[in-house]
Amino acid sequence: MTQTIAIIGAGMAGLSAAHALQQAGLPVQLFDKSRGSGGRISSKRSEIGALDLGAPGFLAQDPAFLTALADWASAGSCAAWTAIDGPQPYWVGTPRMSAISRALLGDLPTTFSCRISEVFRGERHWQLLDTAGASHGPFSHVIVALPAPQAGVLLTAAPALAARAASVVMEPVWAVALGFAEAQPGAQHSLRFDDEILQQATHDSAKPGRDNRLDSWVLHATADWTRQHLDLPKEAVIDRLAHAFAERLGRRLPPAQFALAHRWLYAYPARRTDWGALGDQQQGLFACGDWCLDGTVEGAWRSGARAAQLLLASL
Ligand SMILES: Cc1cc2nc3c(=O)[nH]c(=O)nc-3n(C[C@H](O)[C@H](O)[C@H](O)COP(=O)(O)OP(=O)(O)OC[C@H]3O[C@@H](n4cnc5c(N)ncnc54)[C@H](O)[C@@H]3O)c2cc1C
Ligand SMILES: NC(=O)C1=CN([C@@H]2O[C@H](COP(=O)(O)OP(=O)(O)OC[C@H]3O[C@@H](n4cnc5c(N)ncnc54)[C@H](OP(=O)(O)O)[C@@H]3O)[C@@H](O)[C@H]2O)CC=C1
Repeated sequence: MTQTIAIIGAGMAGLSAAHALQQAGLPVQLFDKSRGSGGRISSKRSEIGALDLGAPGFLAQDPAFLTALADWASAGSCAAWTAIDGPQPYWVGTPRMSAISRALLGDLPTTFSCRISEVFRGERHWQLLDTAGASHGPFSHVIVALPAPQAGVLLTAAPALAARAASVVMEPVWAVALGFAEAQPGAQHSLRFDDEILQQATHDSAKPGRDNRLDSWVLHATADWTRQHLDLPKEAVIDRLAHAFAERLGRRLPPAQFALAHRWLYAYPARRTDWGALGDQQQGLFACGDWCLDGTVEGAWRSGARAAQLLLASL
């Protein structure tokens, strides 16, 4: 019998799986360690407005994902950022990236601020334990939708799945948000660099639907530089990236009125895979996430949908 299905992680992959299972009429319960949904497409609330410190936007080509995007766009939760040139539209959440996750979340039952530390199977059902010592369950199935290194430790009941997750290397990225009193003249809205320190700079406050108090930019360091500076104090990271940004623009920047740094230990997988999602169908334990495909927002959504498909096929 199918009881409630536990989904650990309310990022794009977990939400996509939850949505697909709910559509199929199955009860789900999501858990996430943070205060809201989105994971790497969440947005940081700050005194100058919401800031997209993770994925600044994304491309889409999968027909099913494009259909979902069209629905979210008609509900006002995302839009193509038309100021960005390219052969395909560049999608962003509106009025912030996390709005896409909110659109997917809908009324799905979710327990936030709950970090799951153990997933174990009794005679017939699954139970979860969280870091506060509370137990959750029983569940008929569990989907683990976390970055690979965090997923691995929750997959020990299925050693083959745990080994796959453990084989994935995920790259770290330092992100820095800067807020200026005035717009930076002449800078394009999205800049990519072939550089040792800076990977990209995005004009966050210029995205559609933003209402930030300052002209804000989000800078992403390269994975190599981040790895070498993982424990640098945040103030020093801000200084180094702001300085690199000014150098790449070829001019002195006015003093930032606002700055914050955020470290992503697991920003994206070093290599793409074609796993789709992983499943131990007999036990009812599944894993999904961007690392099961190409390390993108679209890949995470497709991986979650694939995990739901594997689970449904096992019933
Ligand atoms: C700096 C940066 C730049 C990026 N740029 C792009 C880009 O340009 N284009 C693109 O397509 N993609 C980009 N990405 C990648 C994209 O954001 C991810 O591929 C996608 O969002 C991953 O979704 P996910 O659901 O697999 O994982 P996540 O979003 O990481 O979701 C996992 C969720 O699990 C929760 N969690 C973790 N551990 C636990 C636990 N023990 N218990 C409960 N909850 C837990 C987390 O809070 C999180 O909400 C970027 C990412 C970063 C960080
Ligand atoms: N992969 C990594 O290396 C890594 C992942 N992390 C996960 O990434 C996100 C973001 O982390 P953060 O520390 O910014 O989490 P928050 O809890 O601050 O924000 C997440 C969403 O929660 C909502 N939110 C924000 N502030 C509040 C609040 N005061 N009260 C209620 N809700 C809040 C907000 O969602 P909405 O915009 O309202 O929809 C945020 O988007 C997170 O999943 C981490 O677990 C972190 C570090 C490294």
